[in-house]
Formats: sequence, C-alpha cells, structure tokens
Amino acid sequence: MSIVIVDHLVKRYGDFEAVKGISFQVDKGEVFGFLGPNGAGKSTTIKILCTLLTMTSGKALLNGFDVNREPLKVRQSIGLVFQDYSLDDRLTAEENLYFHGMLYNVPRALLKERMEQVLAMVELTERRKDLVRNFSGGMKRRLEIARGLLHHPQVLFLDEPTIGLDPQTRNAIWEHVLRLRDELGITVFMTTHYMEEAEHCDRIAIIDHGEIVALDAPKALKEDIGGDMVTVTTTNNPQLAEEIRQRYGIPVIEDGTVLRMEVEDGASFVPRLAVDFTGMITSVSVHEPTLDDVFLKTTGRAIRDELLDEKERFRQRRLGRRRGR
Ligand SMILES: Nc1ncnc2c1ncn2[C@@H]1O[C@H](COP(=O)(O)OP(=O)(O)OP(=O)(O)O)[C@@H](O)[C@H]1O
Repeated sequence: MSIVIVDHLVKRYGDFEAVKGISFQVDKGEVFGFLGPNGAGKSTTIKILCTLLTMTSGKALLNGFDVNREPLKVRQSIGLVFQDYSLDDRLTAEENLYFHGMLYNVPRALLKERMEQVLAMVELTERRKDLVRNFSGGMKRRLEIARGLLHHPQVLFLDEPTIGLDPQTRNAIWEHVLRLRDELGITVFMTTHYMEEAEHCDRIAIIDHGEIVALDAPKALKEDIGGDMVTVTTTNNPQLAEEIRQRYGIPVIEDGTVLRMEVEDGASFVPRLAVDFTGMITSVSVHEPTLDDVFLKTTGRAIRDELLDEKERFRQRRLGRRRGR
C-alpha cells in the first residue's frame, strides 16, 4: 500500500522551476531515500509533502490525505527531523519532549509513557534529566528523532539526518532508524548526500535539477550498470578522454582529476588500455559499481564532497549565531 503518492509535482520560485513534475510512490513501512546534490530539489519536495510549502501544480497524498486540501490531517500523520537544529538547549531532554507532546496534543495520560518509549528507543533514558546543551551532536540528533516520533507518526521525514556527524554516530542513528521501521512499522522518508547512507534505504530516488533520474532498490540500481567501473588518472585527462571514447566507443566521464568509464569486463579491458596508451596513464583501478557510479552515470557528475562541506560550514555558522544569542 502506498502511503505517499506524488503525481506530477511542480514547484516554481518565480521563473525558476526547482521541481519539474516529479511522480513517485512510497510504500508503507519502507525506508525511502532522496539522493541528490545541493539544489537538486530534495528539501523543496519534502517541505511540500510536509505542508510547509505550497506546490505550483500537481498532486500529493500522504496517508491518504491531500497535502493541499487537508494539511492538518497530513501534519498529524507525520514526524519531522529537519536540517536546522530545533531543540531548546536550555531545557532538559525530557522537557523538550514534553513541550512537543503538548504542541501535538498527545493526551497527558499517554505522554509520560510515550516519552519513556521514545527515549529508550534512542538510548537516552539515562540522560533524560540532563540539559540538552551538554549533549553531543549525535545525542541531540537522536533526541530530535525521538521527538519526531512522540506523536506516533505514520511517516517520519528526515532531511539530512546525519549531516555533520562522524561515521560512527551516523551508523548508530541508522541502527535506530531501521529499528523504528521494524518495531513500529513506520515509513521513513529521508534525504541524503551520503552514498553509504543511501545504501540503507529500501529504495532510493536519485534527484537532479528537479527531476528523478533513477528510482529503485540500491542493489538493482547498481546491477543496472552491468559491467565494471574503471577509474584512470592520466597525464592529460581531456585528451585521453577523447582518445578513449574514439578508440573503444564508450562514454568517458571526466570527474575532477580522474576519468571514469563503465566497461563490460574490467580484467580484460585494463591490459588493453595500458598497452594502447603506454606512458599516458599514471594509475588504473577497477571496482564493482557503487551508488556513486550510478549517480555519475545518471547525472554525468559526482556528488561533490566539497559542496557538502561548504553546506556543513554554513550550517555550523548559523548554529553558532543562534547559540550566541
Ligand atoms: N525560497 C526560494 N527562492 C528561490 N529559489 C529557491 C528557494 N528555495 C530553494 N530555491 C532553489 O530551488 C532549488 C532546489 O532547492 P532545494 O533546497 O529543494 O534543493 P536540495 O536538493 O534540498 O538542496 P539542499 O540539500 O542544498 O537543500 C535550488 O536551486 C535552490 O536555490
């Protein structure tokens, strides 16, 4: 059963079309990921589904409710964990949850039990009486996730849930997210830049320039590539890219300092390449396709880490300003 149905969704900001008529469905209990570079239209789409932004045209249903016509029912069906930090540092973990419960009209008789449940789920029971300002980045994120679950939403939206966290904390958050799906059967809809994170999703939609360019299970997307990926560094990338294209008739992507190409059989291709271009190649590697390669193939570009870093620096600056208030 589809719990999210998006049909020809368009969002324009003035003349600029940020989301270009996308359609997709998310099944109940699925962990669904939106993967794409900065500016692809991920946050815009998520905000429309959460009723925080109005669409220009199209239709979207969430938990059976129309996001344009039944926004309140949609809001009651969802939990949100967005990029912007939204806990109150001056309150304890428990107090943060309590106020959220009040806002969402969770009946008082239920609230205590729910708070205990979600705190246990993200392993913060012991710290529930501590001020949030003393929490680590990972603990704050876990508390935000707990808060997003307090009113038992059908769909939990996570917009870049682990941005800026170290890999170990990222993994811990993922364990929690997958447990939520397994224990509560909730649907998780998330956006991410991280390829390894997208691997945890049941299905991912790769979004670029406001369009969905691929949508399937990570394994199926990688299998679609079919062959092996060969990465080459050379003494003259543009020249060699052209010569490889002409000689073998295959697409070659110039990706920063390397050339990438997809071939049927890496083991037989690489020796040929070494002989045909003796002296021009400085290194070669062969690997099975990753989601990075899927992204590269569908968009012609890599998701750049430096863009991610830039975004994280921006976020930290903003956080710093808020803390300095
Ligand atoms: N309020 C706005 N006014 C004008 N343009 C906007 C506005 N919000 C977003 N955009 C533009 O729409 C496009 C999609 O933005 P969106 O934030 O949805 O992308 P994204 O994939 O979520 O990227 P990010 O991860 O950086 O948020 C971008 O080109 C962005 O500059």
